[in-house]
Amino acid sequence: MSDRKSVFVKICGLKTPEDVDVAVAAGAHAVGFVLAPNSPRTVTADLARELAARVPERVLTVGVFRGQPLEEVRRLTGESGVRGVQLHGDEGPEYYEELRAPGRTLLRATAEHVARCGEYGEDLLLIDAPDPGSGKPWNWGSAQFTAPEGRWLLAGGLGPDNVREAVRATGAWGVDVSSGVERERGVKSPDLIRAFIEAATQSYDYSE
Ligand SMILES: O=C(O)c1ccccc1NCC(=O)[C@H](O)[C@H](O)COP(=O)(O)O
Repeated sequence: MSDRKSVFVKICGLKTPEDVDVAVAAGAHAVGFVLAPNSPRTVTADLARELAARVPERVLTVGVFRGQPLEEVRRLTGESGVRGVQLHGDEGPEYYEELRAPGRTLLRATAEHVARCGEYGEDLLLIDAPDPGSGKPWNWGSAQFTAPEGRWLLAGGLGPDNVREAVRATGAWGVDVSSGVERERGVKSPDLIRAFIEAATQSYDYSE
């Protein structure tokens, strides 16, 4: 039996103070702000800074990037004040090395389903669908998927109704969600955020 009390839960794509407050109050371990362009969830560095400032120290704030130049990621990370950097591009280990800084958590998102934790120097691995933030699930339940050892987050098409089953099936250390807690694309639902966190954190039942 695992000695974990709960899975790590990250709520991604937050854009309003109300949604940040709901996620934090409901027990999220991390909140994500999309600093990649051209998404219905994209926020400016100024807005991300405002949102991140509401978040207590115990909750990790994460900037989400996709295929952006290193200087842009550095600048937006600095301007927004987020403590975590999540990369969805095809950056190599050198890129992670360049971004490493004291107190910063690096997350590597990949749709490669044979990935190993820490392979690129990241602190957390995120195994996601090929189209991040689309709400489309991938076949995490199939025999072809072998879960990595260590701290990794499962993402892609999760929601309050399937997160518990997904964690049990994969043994994921944590989960990440965006579309599954929205009432329409890019617009979060406080009720779904609460329901997701409740379901995710009940994924391990010690009486079994
Ligand atoms: O959310 C976006 O629009 C986005 C844009 C560019 C890079 C990443 C993006 N999202 C990443 C996430 O929200 C999560 O890491 C994850 O993919 C959740 O996806 P889902 O719950 O399936 O929407």
